[in-house]
This record gives sequence, structure tokens and C-alpha cells, in this order.
Amino acid sequence: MSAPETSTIFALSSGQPPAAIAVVRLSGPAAMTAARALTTRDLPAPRQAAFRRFIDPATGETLDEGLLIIFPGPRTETGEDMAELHGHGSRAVLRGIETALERLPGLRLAEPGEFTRRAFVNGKTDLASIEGLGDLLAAETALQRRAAMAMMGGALSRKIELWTTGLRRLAAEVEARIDFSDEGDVEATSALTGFGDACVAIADDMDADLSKPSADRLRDGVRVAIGGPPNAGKSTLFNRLIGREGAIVSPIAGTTRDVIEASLAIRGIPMVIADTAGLRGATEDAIERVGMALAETLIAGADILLWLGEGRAAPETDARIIQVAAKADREKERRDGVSVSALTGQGMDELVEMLCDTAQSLLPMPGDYALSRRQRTALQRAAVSLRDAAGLEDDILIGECLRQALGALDELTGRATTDAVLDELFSGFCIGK
Ligand SMILES: Nc1nc2c(c(=O)[nH]1)N(C=O)[C@@H](CNc1ccc(C(=O)N[C@@H](CCC(=O)O)C(=O)O)cc1)CN2
Ligand SMILES: Nc1nc2c(ncn2[C@@H]2O[C@H](COP(=O)(O)OP(=O)(O)OP(=O)(O)O)[C@@H](O)[C@H]2O)c(=O)[nH]1
Ligand SMILES: [Mg+2]
Repeated sequence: MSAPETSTIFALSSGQPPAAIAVVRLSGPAAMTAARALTTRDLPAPRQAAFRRFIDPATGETLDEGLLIIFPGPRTETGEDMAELHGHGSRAVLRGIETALERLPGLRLAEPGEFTRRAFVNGKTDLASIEGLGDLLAAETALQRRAAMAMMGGALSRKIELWTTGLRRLAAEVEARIDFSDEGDVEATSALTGFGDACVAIADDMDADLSKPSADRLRDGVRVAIGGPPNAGKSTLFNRLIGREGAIVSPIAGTTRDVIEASLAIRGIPMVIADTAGLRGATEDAIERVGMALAETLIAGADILLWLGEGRAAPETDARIIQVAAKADREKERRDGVSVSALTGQGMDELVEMLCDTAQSLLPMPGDYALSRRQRTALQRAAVSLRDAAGLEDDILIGECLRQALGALDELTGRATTDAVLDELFSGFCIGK
């Protein structure tokens, strides 16, 4: 553990001024004396809001009036002494309070994420939970919020602890064997019944987590492409889905050339819906040809394809395909897929329902966390090392694999993380968090 912090940090933790109320937080050894210096009367009882005037200790001038709360460490968010001034959120008030604080010895403005970083350094939280907090701060939809809350609440951290405990036990077994192997007649670890199985069981558990939907889809939205031949009604459907005239509609075949994207949440599910150029065998128009190539690329990389195929087969794609029989108000004969008229709205509820059900299956279950790219790569390395360990004969090599797996897990919790990784992570946070 590193040396205790000597500096006391402060920052506006609420939204940017002007605002109704502003919360200035302080954390560090001088938090209490600073709170005392800036307010009238005595410090209130811990964790109880009390009304005070906020004064500039240099001049005695009243800057504002508001609520003061003190939080004596170590049972605080950062583990240090903390205080909060809840004042009025004007620029002038904030400038007055910040200037007064800055002049006090040992106080300085916090860096982005520095409160959270102190919580981490003081063992109040681990990296997985902090990544959950970062996701929560960025959450725009209910689904994102639920996944972030699960991660922040320690659902992944607890799982990592379980794997770590299991791995340490296996590693200790191997170490003991290596130590005693000079004394002869010690069975190799690989020959022990259950050792390989125990490694594989943990790796399987990790892979089960890795096979779940990733945070990318949750953060960026499920990619939905609308495709089909020219004039099929793709742009009309696109406009109906996004609720505005985002794409040009016309009776001329080949109207849409560019990919037109809209990000939105439908029934709380984040999606990026893309309208594409109509696909047809041949065209004389060079620009339309480029548009068709763009459409094909986009369809190939989509998660879901709404295919307005009119009997034609969809192009190569890994996307889940939903067949749409468009212009249902006009075309009366039975066709494959959901009958929809984007013009009249007929069948739209059914289509949206199918779209949402399919999108849902690509996203984490409500209440389950989603792994970030950083977390996935670390966990993948742990699982691979474990499977390696299960297949080896030599105890020294087995021990090395287990150490590597443990190292990968330590990166997830932050037990073994470089300053560069921490800098990167916390720099994405706001000042005051
Ligand atoms: N006014 C205000 N609201 C806020 C925060 C804040 O700092 N100030 N938060 C800022 O993030 C969030 C709440 N997070 C918090 C996290 C830990 C502790 C805390 O005191 N933890 C202690 C004791 C916990 C307990 O009593 O069970 C600890 O962990 O030891 C407080 C707030 C959201 N709302
Ligand atoms: N009756 C009826 N007409 C529709 C419907 N949807 C689209 N249309 C008409 O069909 C024509 C083509 O519609 P678009 O939405 O531009 O078709 P598109 O598939 O985007 O065509 P391209 O961009 O050229 O590939 C327009 O005249 C629309 O008004 C529908 O549900 N019912
Ligand atoms: Mg179009």
C-alpha cells in the first residue's frame, strides 16, 4: 500500500454552473479544518447536514449560505476525511468558494477521477467496480444503467474473487509438489486425479462469462440494417422506425445511396438503425454502385437485418434476419415475413416487437453485467492459461501457467495494474468524481 495522501483535494461534484445547487466535495487530511475555516459556528455532527454561512476566511466576507456535511474517515467513499458544501450553483459563488479553498494550506483542485482513485488506492473499491461506476455515469438507457449497477455493486468482483481463491488453492498444491519433488516418490501434479478437471472447470466458468453479450453492444447499441432491392420501401420504414423524416423517400428506384444512420432507444433498447441503398444486379450509375457496395458492407457487419427482399434472398451476413413483407396496404398476396405498411403503420407493432425481442437476445439480461474489452481480454488470457495448465505434465510449467492466470485476474481487480492503466481509466472520469 502506498503512503497516505498529504494533499487535500476539492472539486465541484455537481453539474456545471449555473445550477440551482452546487456540491463542492473535499477529501484528505485537511478536509475538516478547511470546512471549519469556510463556515460559521461549529462543525455539525458527522453525516448530518447543517445550515451554515460560507465565508471567505481571508476577508470574513459571506460568500453564500448552504448546507455543510462532514464525513470523518475512514468510513467514507475515499477512505479519507471528507466534507461537502452544498451551496448555490452560480459561477460567482463557486469561484469565491474555490478561491478561498485554494488559498488554504495543503488544498488543491482535484484531477479528473481523483476522488475515485483515492477510494481505489485506499482499498475501498476495486477496478471492476470502478469500471461499473464509469459505465453508470455514462448510462443513457435503463438497460445500460442496470448492467452498470451490477458491475458497480461488485457482481464481477465477487466472481473474480471466487476464481482467484480456486486458483490459489491449485497453485499452492503445485508449489508444494515442486518443493517436495527432491525427496523422490512424489506423484506429478498432472497425474493427480481431479487436478486437470479443476482447472478446466474454472476455465469453463470463465468462458461462460465470455460467451455472454459484451459491453460493446450495450454501449454502442445493437446494429440494425434495413436492406432490400430498390424501391422496396426501406427509407419509408426507416423514417417510421426513427419517428422522423431522416431519409429521402421517392418513387424513383435508387434514391438512397449513402448509409443513413440513427441512434435511438426503442423500448429502452439502444440501437443504431441504418438505411441502405437498394441492391440490384446491375446499374449504369457509378454512384449507385458505390452505394450498393457500402450497403453490402454494412449488412455484412450488422447484428440484425430487416430484409425487405420481395422474394429475393438476403446477401451474406452473420446478422439475424427478419423478413419484412413491405407495402402491406397495397400488396395483397401472401408473402414471407411480417406484413408491414410503413405508410399506414399497419403491422409496425408486430415488427417492432420482433426487432426488440431479437435485439434483447444480443444484450445482457437485465441485472447482469457486461464485460468491457479490457475485461474480456484479461479473462480470455486467464482461461487460456488454465487450459494450458490442465494439459501439461511438468509441475514447474503448470505452476507458471497458474501464476499467469492469477496475474490476469489481478489485472481485472486492479491488484496488479500499472499507473498507465489507472491514468487512462481515471482520465475518462469527470473532475469531482
Ligand atoms: N452528496 C453526495 N451524494 C452522493 C455522493 C457523494 O459523495 N455526496 N456519492 C459519491 O460517490 C454517491 C454515493 N456514494 C457513496 C459511497 C460511499 C459512501 C460512504 O460513506 N461509504 C462508507 C460507509 C458506508 C456505510 O455506511 O455503509 C464506507 O465505504 O466505508 C458514501 C457515498 C452518490 N451520491
Ligand atoms: N403504398 C405504400 N407505398 C409505400 C410504402 N412504403 C414505401 N412506399 C412508397 O414506395 C416508394 C419507394 O419508397 P422508399 O422508402 O423510398 O424505398 P427505398 O427502398 O428506400 O428505395 P431506394 O432508396 O431507392 O432503394 C415511395 O414512393 C414510397 O412512398 C408502403 O408501406 N405502402
Ligand atoms: Mg431509400
